[in-house]
Formats: sequence, C-alpha cells, structure tokens
Amino acid sequence: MTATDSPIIVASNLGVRFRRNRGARRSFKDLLSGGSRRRAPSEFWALRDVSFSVRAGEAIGVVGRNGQGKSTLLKLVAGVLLPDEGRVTVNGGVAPLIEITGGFVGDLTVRDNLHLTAGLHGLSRSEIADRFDDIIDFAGAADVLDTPYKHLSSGMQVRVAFSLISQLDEPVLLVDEVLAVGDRAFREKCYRRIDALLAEGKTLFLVSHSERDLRRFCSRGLYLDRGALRLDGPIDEVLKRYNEDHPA
Ligand SMILES: Nc1ncnc2c1ncn2[C@@H]1O[C@H](COP(=O)(O)OP(=O)(O)OP(=O)(O)O)[C@@H](O)[C@H]1O
Repeated sequence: MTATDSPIIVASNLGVRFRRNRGARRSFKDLLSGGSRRRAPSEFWALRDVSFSVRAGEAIGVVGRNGQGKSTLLKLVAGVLLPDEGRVTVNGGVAPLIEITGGFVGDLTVRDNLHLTAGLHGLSRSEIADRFDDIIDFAGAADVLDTPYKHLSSGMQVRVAFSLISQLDEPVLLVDEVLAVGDRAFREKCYRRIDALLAEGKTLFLVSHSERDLRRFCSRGLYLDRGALRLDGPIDEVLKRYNEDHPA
C-alpha cells in the first residue's frame, strides 16, 4: 500500500460547544419556571468552523495558547468526543495518547489494561502475547505489571500508555502534551520511536508547546486561536505567525 493523495482524515466545519460553568446547576426554581432559560448563557464554542484534510503519512503539529481547542480537536479525531457541528471522518483506526490515563481503566492492573486496550484496537490474543514483553520492556514496567494503573506515578502511567499506543497497528497516532511528563531519557526513547513510526508511513498529530519538537517531527501545522483555525500551512510559517501573535 502506498501513501496516495486520497485523504486519511477529513474534518469539515467542526464545532464543539461546552458549558463554561459545569458545576452551576439550574436551580429547582429555574426548572419550575419553564423553558425560559433553555440555553445557558455560559455556553461557548471550544472549536468552530474547523476544516482540514490530511494525507496518509503527514505529520501535523497543533499549536495555540492554553485553552484554544487543541486537545478538543484531538479528541474529535480520536472519536472520544462527538462534534456538535460538522463531522470528521478517519479512514482507519486511531491510536490516541491524549490524556494522562491514555484511556486506561484506573482500577485494572497494568497487565489487564494492556490486554483490554490492545484488544479494543484489534490485536488478537497471539499478537498481544508476541508484543507483550516488548511493551513492558520499553516502558520499564516489569515491576508494576500487577499494580492497579491508578497507583502508578504519572510518569509511569505515560510510559505504559505510550509504549502500548506505539505498538498498535493503527495508521494514525495522536500524541498530546503528555510526553512532557516523562523524564528526559524516556522522552528521547519516545522520540526515536515516533521517528520510526513516521518512517513506516504513519500519520501523526502532535500537540506541543515545544518548537523544537514541532520542527523535529512535523512538516505542517494547524494553529488554533479561540477555537478557530487561524492558519493551516507549513510548520515554519505556522510557528512564525504564532510567535508574531504571541511574542514571549
Ligand atoms: N469537558 C469540558 N467541559 C467544559 N469545558 C471544557 C471541557 N473540555 C475543555 N473545555 C474548555 O474548552 C476550551 C478548549 O480546551 P482544550 O483542552 O481543547 O484546550 P487546549 O488548547 O488543548 O489547551 P492546553 O494547551 O491548556 O492543553 C478551554 O476553555 C477548556 O476549558
């Protein structure tokens, strides 16, 4: 199979609306007073009108200040969040490392989580068995195999999650800033693995505040600002615009 011009990801007019103050419940009186406050005034668009398409094998850096919609965009691509407007289609599976838990179940052991998540991503029992030792080895997690995932340090959680995610056969890899939690030696190891996955032709979405990392891996950038896609272009141009808009 070769990388063709047909897109692997198409996002059209994506919009996601959140409620700013989720803790503030409508009071009982509000409910009794009828439908006069149907839409809470605190709703806002975390993303709006975001459209782009991605060819297989592209490496895309997502940039923007805190809270501008980067993680929300990755969650839409991963399919763990549904858009309120528009749609995103992905031709193939997605291996997401988008939250510190990596989607793992806190009460299950590391061993059970690896089986569960690998199975959900389509690996057979024998494929999991073949890769199991490598996954544990890469993470340095031999001593915590039977520990509930929630009892691991946050660094170890990321090690286990990245190690597994990078051993799946999914064509799209999503990496949010979580790698920053790992120590330097582990981060370098992850970076070498990302290089190898890109060389195999995988498609990468990387959210990062590190210009160095973005330049190292990505050829193209998406710059999000207040939920809008401000610029989609070569990573150099995107970083230049971002730095002009927000000088250090
Ligand atoms: N489940 C949610 N409910 C309400 N608001 C949310 C929810 N998730 C995210 N938000 C809000 O949506 C906006 C976009 O959040 P998002 O996490 O996508 O930003 P980000 O660009 O990834 O930020 P950062 O660089 O800090 O990680 C923020 O204002 C955030 O507070």
